Amino acid sequence: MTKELKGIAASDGVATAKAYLLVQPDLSFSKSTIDDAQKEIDRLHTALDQSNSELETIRAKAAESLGEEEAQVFDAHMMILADPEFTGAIETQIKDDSVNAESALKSVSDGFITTFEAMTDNPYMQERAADIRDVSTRVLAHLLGRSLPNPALIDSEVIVVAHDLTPSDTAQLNKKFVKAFVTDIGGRTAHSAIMARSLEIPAVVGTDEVTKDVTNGQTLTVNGLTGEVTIDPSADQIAASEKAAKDYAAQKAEWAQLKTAKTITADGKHFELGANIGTPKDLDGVLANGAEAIGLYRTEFLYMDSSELPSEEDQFQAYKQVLEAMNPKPVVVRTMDIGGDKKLPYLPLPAEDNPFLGYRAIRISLDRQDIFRTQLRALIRASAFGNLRIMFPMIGTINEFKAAKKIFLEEKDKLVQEGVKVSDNIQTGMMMEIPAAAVLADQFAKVADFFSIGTNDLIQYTMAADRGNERVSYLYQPYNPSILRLVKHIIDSAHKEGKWAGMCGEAAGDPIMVPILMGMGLDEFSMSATSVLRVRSQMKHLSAEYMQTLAERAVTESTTNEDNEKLVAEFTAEDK
Ligand SMILES: C=C(OP(=O)(O)O)C(=O)O
Ligand SMILES: [Mg+2]
Repeated sequence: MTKELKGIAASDGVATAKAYLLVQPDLSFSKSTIDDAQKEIDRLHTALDQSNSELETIRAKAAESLGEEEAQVFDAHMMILADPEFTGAIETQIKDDSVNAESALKSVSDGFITTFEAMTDNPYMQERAADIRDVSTRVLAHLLGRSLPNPALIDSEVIVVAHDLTPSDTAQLNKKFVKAFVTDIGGRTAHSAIMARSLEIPAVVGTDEVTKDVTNGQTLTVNGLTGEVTIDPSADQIAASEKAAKDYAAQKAEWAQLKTAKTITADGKHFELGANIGTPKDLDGVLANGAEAIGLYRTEFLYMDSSELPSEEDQFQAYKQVLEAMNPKPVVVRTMDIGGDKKLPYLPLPAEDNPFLGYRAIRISLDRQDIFRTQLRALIRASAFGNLRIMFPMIGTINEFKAAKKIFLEEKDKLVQEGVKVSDNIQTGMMMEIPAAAVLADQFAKVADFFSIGTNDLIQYTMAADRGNERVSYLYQPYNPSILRLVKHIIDSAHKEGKWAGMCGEAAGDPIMVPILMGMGLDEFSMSATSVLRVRSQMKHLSAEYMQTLAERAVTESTTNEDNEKLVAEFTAEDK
């Protein structure tokens, strides 16, 4: 029966396809005493064999669609299945304790996991703990006759349906087959949504219940522009969805004509439109969409894609590739922002009640200077190959900025002493995403070379509303005058000191925010590469001078987010 759901529009585009549920099955079981140990051992071996052949298939598919490097994780899993220390311990426990295979498997793997996780100074062994957890879940599923979903096995066009997707789940989605995704939870600025936009996969998040309503193979239509999802659509609804997809494609083709144009407003003012990237692989999208800069390179994905801390050389190669491809256009590289929803398996951090308010980003870098200095050296060496700007994330105090800058200068001096060629024109700036820093922007503007406003975090911290929690998404208000006053103060403070201010949070590409930011004189707008041409087209039709009046009224007269939505509609209605 047809059912309609409404979620948060998280990535533009429209799709119709069959649902693929990426949901963990129920793997609960009870411990039981058995008489026939050999029978349990045989069951165990059948499950081990089934797991092995499944892993062989997954490995082959992953190598084909995602590359050899991504596929290698499955080799480690197959090695565990073949390790007599692991399988032998399970057999012994079945025999000695007369227990069923499920409980012997669980107790043996828990034992290994606890031992390996305790080796806090050995990241390699800690990672093995994660592998054992994965493998034992797979074997357990086979023992219980359940099947685990696996994104690598998708080989026909589908719409992925999940409770939530982590950034690493999203990275595994193969754009060729995954036409869209829909989740129960999440927000527009969660990192999986940001990645969906750079992969150009339409997405609707925060539907609350999609995993309960949909079964595998049911047809879905997904509209990532409006947040609408239809389960089992009628023929008319499918036709309407196909028309919406066609209209969107036509709209994109029109925007594409602006690819080589500069971003000039109706009254002749130029704004710089940059793109946000997560890895050098995103460069294709940046170039295809005619971005004038990279306003945010989120380097934490380099750490997340690796199975250990990336070496100085590996980082150098990645940064050099991006700088060379963009040269002479500027590239703002942000130092590692791990924490919050971005985790590293080989750098286990203690569980925190409030990870977004916890040990993350510059707080880790200043504490783990070994990691920070390696990254800075790689960046400074790469500076000889393009127009590098370094940015520190999550700066809350002047002392944090000064400490980070001091370490940067020390590493730069060392490299110069070593005779390494480096640029002598590297700007060092900061993310403006913590309200305490935004309020003191006038003071920060004396020490930082530039600001880039991170609205994704600035809004969540100012409104006290988790950016990934759909239940409080009504409070996630980019146009609330409180946010706009902070944004204006940041821009004005930068300008007073002769510095520039950009924005790399998702609001920079928001069609309602763009006119206000133009009026405030924001210098650089950085967004998902796929939004660049839409914003260039929008700016072409607006007068920057007229938008100054809009911006002024938005911070002085309006009292709510909705007031400002109306105000923007008024000011942009006549293409002023
Ligand atoms: C751009 C930002 O950084 P991230 O989304 O990576 O937290 C932000 O907070 O706005
Ligand atoms: Mg942030």
